[in-house]
Amino acid sequence: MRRKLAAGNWKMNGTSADLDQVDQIIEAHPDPAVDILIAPPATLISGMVVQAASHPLAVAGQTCHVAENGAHTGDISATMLKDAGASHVILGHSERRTDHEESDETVRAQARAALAQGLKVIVCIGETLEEREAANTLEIIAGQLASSLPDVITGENTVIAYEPVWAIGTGKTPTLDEIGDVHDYIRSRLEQRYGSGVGKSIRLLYGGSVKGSNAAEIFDVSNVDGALVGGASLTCADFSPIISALENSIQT
Ligand SMILES: O=C(CO)COP(=O)(O)O
Repeated sequence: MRRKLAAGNWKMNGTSADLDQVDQIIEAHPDPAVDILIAPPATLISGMVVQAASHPLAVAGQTCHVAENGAHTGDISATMLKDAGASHVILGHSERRTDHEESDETVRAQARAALAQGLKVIVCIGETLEEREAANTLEIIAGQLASSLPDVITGENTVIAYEPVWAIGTGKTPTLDEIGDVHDYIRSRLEQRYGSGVGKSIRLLYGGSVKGSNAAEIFDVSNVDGALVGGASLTCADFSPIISALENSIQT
């Protein structure tokens, strides 16, 4: 049985004043029935780790360099994330792929670097609007899965987030059937490549305009094991109802 995961990606948002939101989340969910994770900007990782020291809330980086250290001004390595107390790192987010021209091959190298440091990876994939309109979604997903993932992964150390690029921050989401089709497809590709045991154990998150009002129906979709939430993860008022919806989804 895959444990559900509510993950928040703060992107380039948040200063130390916003750590108060994490206190509120911890207070609202003292003994969560699902995993909770927040990926704050790198400047807040160690503060958030200290804050969540006696709570299962996991803290993640938002990217990492492929190298362990070196002359890469402005970058952060998996070793540094680990040292700061992060347990996970998000890789291949479409904003990284666009803003920093990260390719599938880069994402795979980053994943190898992160896994080598004992970090767990959340690898993001997803089609653009043009690709969906051209009915190429599954082909794009297959290509990204094939090229972004290392050859050796487990359900313990890897999570996949399906984030249609056109659904990120737009208020638009695919239909529930469309989400289900892609998640079922990802599951079948993973089983094919890694074998049924590993393939079935990898958690699949949906991301893109998830909010309190649509979370429950999305969490009902087959092979959706949680969400990667952007804007609605920034405050406890918005994120807590999503966490609760995920907790409720395992009771129904
Ligand atoms: O990109 C996302 C999470 O990584 C989704 O962002 P929004 O929830 O703001 O659409």
